[in-house]
Amino acid sequence: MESPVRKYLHQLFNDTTAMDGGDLADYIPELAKADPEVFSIALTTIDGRTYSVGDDEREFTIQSISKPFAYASALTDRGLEAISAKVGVEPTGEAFNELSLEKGTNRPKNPMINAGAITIHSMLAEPDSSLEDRANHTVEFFSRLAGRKLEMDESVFRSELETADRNFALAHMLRNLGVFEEHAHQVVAGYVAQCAIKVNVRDLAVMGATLANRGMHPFTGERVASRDVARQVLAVMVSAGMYDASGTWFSDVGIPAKSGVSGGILGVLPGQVGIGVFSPRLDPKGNSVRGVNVFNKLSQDMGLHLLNAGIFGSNTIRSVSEGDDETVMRLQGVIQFSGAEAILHRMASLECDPGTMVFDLTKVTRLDAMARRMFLEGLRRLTADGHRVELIDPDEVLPDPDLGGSTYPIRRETP
Ligand SMILES: NC(=O)CC[C@H](N)C(=O)O
Repeated sequence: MESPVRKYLHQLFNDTTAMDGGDLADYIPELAKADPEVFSIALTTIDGRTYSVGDDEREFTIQSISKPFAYASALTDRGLEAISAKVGVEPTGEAFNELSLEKGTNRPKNPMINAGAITIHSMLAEPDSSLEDRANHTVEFFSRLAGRKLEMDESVFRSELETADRNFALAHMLRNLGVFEEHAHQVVAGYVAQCAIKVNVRDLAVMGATLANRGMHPFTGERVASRDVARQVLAVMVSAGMYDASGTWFSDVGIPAKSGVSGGILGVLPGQVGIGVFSPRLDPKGNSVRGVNVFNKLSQDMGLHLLNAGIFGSNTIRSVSEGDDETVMRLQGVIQFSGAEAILHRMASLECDPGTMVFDLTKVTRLDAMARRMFLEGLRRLTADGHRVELIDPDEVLPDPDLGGSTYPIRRETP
């Protein structure tokens, strides 16, 4: 059977291929030599399955899509506090190569613009690292995210370095303002090397899936970044990943994303998928024309907008049967705050003479920490009111249900 996902991606690919608007980036001479027709799409689930179409083995330089991953690396090595002291998390509404600094502190406004990314690069690896150390550290971290050994494109690196006047200017200003102390040329050279790491569209999807999977690699199983780091990176992708088009992007597409001037776009849908698209012709904001179209369509057709949140409230109660001897409440699904609130509300409405109250968790997938606290509090109150509380929990989604004072609900085997 042809996978419906692959079939859908083929359809999307065919519908988008006709779009030939936009221009190649030419401020880096080597990028102007790219084949404008190349086009590829890849999607990796957090279970580690990749679907791809088009020229999915074709490598291109990662460019600005390196920024969220370098941010993840710096956060991992130095911690959020040290990084936040140097680089903020506010969108700029300005182009990626502006010197957008926060008034008062002089912090670059976020790590997705060049000023922020150059500063982040200065904080990679150990303090006082050499240019080579920082560059190697970056390739190594990106390779762990991709699950394969990545390399740098020497000719794009040299081509950009020769024409990197604007990035040198930014770095000198940043150093002059005391944002970092490292040698400005060395930091820019390292940053340009970071941007010249080669990936294909499948790598992007896999790297994205690692962030979607809260930092755990979907096939190597390695924890590459912590949950907190993955969340922080995605938060900044939401507010600043698509430069000055970030607001429109989030309202239309609703997928945390990052684009680069070589024509790639990375998208990450937390808990679901990583997506990579590559097509080199860019719109005036510097985002791939076909890439933007693919993401718009994917979001609409597959309902991937982050704010298409599921309903987490009363549907956590599957059924309630009130008998003469006992009341059974069957719960289901993933229970979070609003689901637990609905359960407590229903418990309160069951006020009756002390009797047996059975809670069947057989169909519950997970209770998060808040829901667990609330649910246990509800059970504690029922017990205090003189009810006999029983729990059916074959998969132990509620381990150690201590109601305080070493009181536990009575375990009942699955009926
Ligand atoms: N938007 C981008 O992809 C920019 C990256 C590029 N290396 C630069 O600094 O100009």
